Amino acid sequence: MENPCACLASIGVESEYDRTKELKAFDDTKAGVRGLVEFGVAKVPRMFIDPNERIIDCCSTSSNAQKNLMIPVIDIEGICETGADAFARKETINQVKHAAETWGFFQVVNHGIPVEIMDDVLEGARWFHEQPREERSKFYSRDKTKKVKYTSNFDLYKSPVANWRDTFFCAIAPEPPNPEEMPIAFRDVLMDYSKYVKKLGVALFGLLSEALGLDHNYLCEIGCSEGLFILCHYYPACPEPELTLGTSKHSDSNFITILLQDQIGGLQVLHQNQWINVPPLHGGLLISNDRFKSSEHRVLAAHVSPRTSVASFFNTYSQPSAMKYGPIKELVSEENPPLYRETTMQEYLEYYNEKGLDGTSALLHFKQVFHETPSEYDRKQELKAFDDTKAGVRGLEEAGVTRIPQIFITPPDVIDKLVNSDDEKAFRIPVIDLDGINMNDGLSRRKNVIDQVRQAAETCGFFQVVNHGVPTDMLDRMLERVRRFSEEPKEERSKFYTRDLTRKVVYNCNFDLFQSLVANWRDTLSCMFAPDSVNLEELPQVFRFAN
Ligand SMILES: O=C(O)CCC(=O)C(=O)O
Ligand SMILES: [Fe+2]
Repeated sequence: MENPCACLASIGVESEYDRTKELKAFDDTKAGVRGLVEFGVAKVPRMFIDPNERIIDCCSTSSNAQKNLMIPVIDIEGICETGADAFARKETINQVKHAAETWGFFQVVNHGIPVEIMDDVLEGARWFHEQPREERSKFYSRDKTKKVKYTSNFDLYKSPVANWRDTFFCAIAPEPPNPEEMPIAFRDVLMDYSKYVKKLGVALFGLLSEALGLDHNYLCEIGCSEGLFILCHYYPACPEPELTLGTSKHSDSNFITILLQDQIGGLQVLHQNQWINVPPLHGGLLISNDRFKSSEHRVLAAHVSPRTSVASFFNTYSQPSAMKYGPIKELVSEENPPLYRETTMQEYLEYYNEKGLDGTSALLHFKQVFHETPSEYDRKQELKAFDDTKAGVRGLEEAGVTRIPQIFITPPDVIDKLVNSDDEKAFRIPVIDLDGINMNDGLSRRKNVIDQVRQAAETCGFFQVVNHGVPTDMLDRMLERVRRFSEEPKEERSKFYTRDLTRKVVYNCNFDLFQSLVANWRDTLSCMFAPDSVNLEELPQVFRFAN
């Protein structure tokens, strides 16, 4: 067998790096990340490295905050049995409500699944991934119709960075796979475990329904517990765990997940903008119109020993259905307007899978763009009407608008993220002095500047230059002219307003007005100067003369 690592040899040689080729070579091994480890890779291949993720920073979760913040643990012993004590039940439902509203993630104990069954399924999952590669690769597939399969990174070709993780997938409900499709040594224990998980899932949906103030059976009746698929993840020990993740930041695609993890640890939940470790136990999460959180979480790459987890996803998955899911009608009101639009499970999952785990929430895509009268709002029409004014955002200002039109409103999640970002503290944009780089005797100076540029480009991707040779008064004049143009009467500006990109001088508002999710509060004049420069007379008057 050819060493799979050989296919990944170009790593590090910047100009020769071909990501698609590397992904393909890796996928073709059909042996997963475990295969790389079996061959003794000492360095994490480039496809697994996320230059933007500050993993090391985030790993230092033993801060004060970590000590005070603990994932809620809820004891549900006997709560779901008939004849359970009504008071204790109410108490538990309150705990579930609080945990789901504040964390979206909680652990349950005394849930009725025998510990031996949990141990057996973890051991079975580990056995699957650790059997000889010839055996496990028989199951390797990306075929969406397969109920039983083994893959590494379901989103390998979609996501910006691959995870240090392999997965065995089994769709259990509504229709279980044929027993002969399953690995013999694992099949009984998996089916056994899934029966318990189903029962627990139904019980949790009951508690969650009541916690939302709905009838006990509500969530099950709308089909939330119909589909069940189980993912057995395996996180091989990683030689450089500070460079990659076991699972990228994401929120799950389904209604609730019951997660069983071994004792290695590494799972973290994003809570109040901090990564909080989830100590090994069991947990679940739920999506529901933001009333209950769908927490973002991730898994650090395992370092010394491999980690195994078994995630059971409840959804309506297998049969494409026209049934629409959206904010629960009983829970929306004038004060509590729907935050998401309706969608089918199929549309939602297609979007989720197509996007891959890229660090953003798939829910954003379904956020209701217009909160006030969603049924009457016609975004396309509003965009068109705005574009037809040919006066840009400045035109709105001139007309004295006091409320921002809906097309400019960013979904609250995005704004929150930007405001809460702590990146400013960590980064300072480098300032590079270009003085003297072209002098004949300036070789070492030049080399020094090149080093600074390289470092800035590698770490920040953004830098400022000073002593660059463009006179300061020219910069000032340029800014002043742009302002003058923008403040010309509407009739003057609109002569240049166009979306015809073959023109050399283009003035418009939002080049991507009809494509982007949200319009920006900005107008732009762009001029083409190379390879063929624009003619003077094509330029707006204010730019034609130097003085
Ligand atoms: O392995 C884990 O602990 C988490 C896996 C996970 O987040 C997922 O499958 O969605
Ligand atoms: Fe997850």
